[in-house]
Order: sequence, then structure tokens, then C-alpha cells
Amino acid sequence: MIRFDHVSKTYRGTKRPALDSIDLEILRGEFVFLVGASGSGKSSFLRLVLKEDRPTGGNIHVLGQDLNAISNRKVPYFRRNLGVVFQDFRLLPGKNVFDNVAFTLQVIGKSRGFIQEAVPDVLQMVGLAEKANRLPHELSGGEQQRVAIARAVVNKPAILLADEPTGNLDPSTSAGIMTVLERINAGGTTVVMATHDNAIVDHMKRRVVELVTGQIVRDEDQGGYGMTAEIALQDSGLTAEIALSEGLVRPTGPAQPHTAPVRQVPPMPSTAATHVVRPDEAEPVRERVTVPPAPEQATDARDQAARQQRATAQQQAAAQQAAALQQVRQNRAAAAAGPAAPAAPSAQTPAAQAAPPMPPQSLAAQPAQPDPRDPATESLTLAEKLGLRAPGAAADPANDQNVGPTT
Ligand SMILES: Nc1ncnc2c1ncn2[C@@H]1O[C@H](COP(=O)(O)OP(=O)(O)OP(=O)(O)O)[C@@H](O)[C@H]1O
Repeated sequence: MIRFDHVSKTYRGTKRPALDSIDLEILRGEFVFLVGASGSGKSSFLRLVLKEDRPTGGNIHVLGQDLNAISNRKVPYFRRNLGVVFQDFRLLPGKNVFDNVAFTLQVIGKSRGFIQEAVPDVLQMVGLAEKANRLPHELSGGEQQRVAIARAVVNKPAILLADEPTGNLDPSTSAGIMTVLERINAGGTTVVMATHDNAIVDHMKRRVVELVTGQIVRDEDQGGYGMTAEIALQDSGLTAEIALSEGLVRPTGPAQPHTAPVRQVPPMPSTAATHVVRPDEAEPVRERVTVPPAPEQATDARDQAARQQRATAQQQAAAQQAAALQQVRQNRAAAAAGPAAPAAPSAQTPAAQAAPPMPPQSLAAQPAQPDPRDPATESLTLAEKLGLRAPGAAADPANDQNVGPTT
């Protein structure tokens, strides 16, 4: 469904790659959390999947297509298979809920009849059937995000990419959003979600892929948020090499075959739920959701072997990770206290002992660098970013489509 082979991305004017030889395979029906400190490469990963950007090395396949082989002209058609949700909702302020969702379908030329049927269906699924006539500013943040999700999935994409969809929401509203995303995933849509929300990741127990300075340092079934993801890179000087050498994470090899079963979850109530649905609480979904055919199949045997391998490695790594993290924190505290208070030796982890303490000066070595964004991408309209219209293509004056730039 999504396959990265040795994929690297180095932005113009930067030396360090944002993504550094990534190998990863995500199969149909999976729900994958992408975690990692700020600047670790999560959004870059999502942008590459969306073909919003080009890798500087390696190959990406999405839905069986080699992204290098898709011409710019065909990108909007490719993107119709993908839904995207952002932290900041990106709704059209002058359009009501119904029209915000219908917008996607209008742009790709769906009939009025189809729209009249599909939009209420999807609004029902996200629990907003009663609010179809509201304007975005008349909705709560969680409701606005559900409109954005409805818009992203109304065309029944095979893949939903979500970049910190709960980033602006309180915990209980976030839980409601996750219920919606689980429901969408249960309908067969593969969900890849970049997040800093440790509570959600820990609670949902889904596959977790962790990035440190552009490298995958952890790929774990039913994983938790993890420890390295809690440490802001700018604050720690942590790199993938340090994380690996200190045993904070276990090394990962090339992409492993992996299959996640598609689960069924209950229908959404008309108000946001404050409870994240767990697999063992699942009931059949009522909404009409298209399950796209699997472009590739992993065998049960391969899947089991991969899961077994991960489970064993996770158990072995767990104790080591805890000890190593404690050592890193001790080292940082000691370094912050200055030379009069050297780091206390610890018998817990040899690797952690061998590693140099991380002084606060290292923070300056990796400042947050909001490097200039690619002007070509920045100038895209919302319709173009959603992949609904080819970049530069004429907007339909009958519809309010010529919006954006949106960032
Ligand atoms: N268009 C760009 N031009 C130059 N550098 C960029 C660009 N986009 C991202 N970067 C850099 O690439 C690295 C990875 O950024 P990315 O946005 O992928 O990280 P992230 O994990 O999504 O961070 P956050 O959690 O803060 O959103 C960072 O060092 C960032 O400054």
C-alpha cells in the first residue's frame, strides 16, 4: 500500500537530511502512528506519500504506483485515492459544513445526486448530521476537525494521512476524533497519523513508527509513544545514533511484511465521544464504506514471523530502554549542573555509560530551523493541495474553489 525503499529527503539549502534512507512498508488496513520529536521528519514523510514533494533518493510506491513515474499532470488523479487531514482544519470559512464537504466532490466533478447522498452519509459518520448548515466559526474545534475529516474521506480514499489532527484539541475532544479515525480505518482505509499525542498513542496500542533525525529507530506493533519522542531534539541533542547507541530504541532493518486486521467499530453518536474505541469493544460499523481491493497480500506465515520477531525484540528492549533513558536524564541533569557536579556513574547500562553526557550547549547545535519552504508548494491553492485540481488549472467560477494558499 505504501512502501519506502531507502528513501531520503534533503531540502534545498540544508545539509542534514530530513529523511535518511527510510525503509518502511505499510499494508492495507493498517493504522500507523508516526511519532518523533519536532523536526524528526514526520511531515516530510507524509508529504512524500502525498507526492507533494520529491525524495532526493530512493523509491516510493503508493497503491502499487511508483511515485517517480507519475507525471505532474497525473498527480491530482493519484491524490484522489488519498485523504489528508491537518492540525489546523483548513475549512472554507464562508461555506457551511455541508458545502465544505461537498466542495471536494464538486471539484472532481461528481453529480449533484451523488453529492446529496454522499455528504449526509459522511456527516452522519463523523457525528455532524445535525450541523450541516452551520458555518465553521459556529463549531467547536473538535467539530471543525470532524468536518475536515469528513471532507478528507467523503471520496472514500484508500489512504488517510493525518498530520497532528488532534494537535489543537483538548484530550476528550481528541478522543472523539480518534474514534472517528478508528471507524474510518475499520472500513478498510489505511490511516497514517503523525502525532505528538502520547496519551492517544499509548491508549490505542497500534503500530508505532518512530523517527529520530530522519531515521526510523522503532517500528513496533501495538506500541506506545516511546521515550525518545518525548525529548525535543532541540533540547537534547539526541540523534538517531545516540538513541540507538544508548539503547533508547532498538535498531530496525528493512521494511518487514506486516498485516493488520481490519476491525469493526461502533457507529458514531451525534456528539463527540470522549472515549477511544478499543478493538475488544468493537461492533459492526453501519456506515457505507468502500473497502478497496488489496493491491498486495502478505502471507499469514510471514506476518506471524514478523510479529513474533517484533514481540521478542520489544521485550528484550523494554528493560534496556528504561535504564538507558534514566541514564540520559542523569547525564543531562549533571551536565546542566556544571563541572562541579559531574554525571554520576551508573551500573545500569554500559552503552549509556559510554555515551557522552549531553550538555545544554548541544541545544544550540540543533536549533529549530524553519527553513524556507518550497515556494512552489506554498503557492498551491487548497484544491490543489487536496489533489482535487491540477496545479495551475482553471477554477470553476461557479464554485468558490480558488482558495488558498492555505499555509
Ligand atoms: N520545505 C523545507 N525546506 C527546508 N527544510 C525543511 C522543509 N520542511 C521541513 N524542513 C526541515 O526538515 C526537518 C524535518 O521537518 P518535518 O517538518 O518533516 O518534521 P516533523 O517531525 O514533522 O516536525 P513537527 O513535529 O515539528 O511537525 C526539519 O529539520 C525541518 O526544519
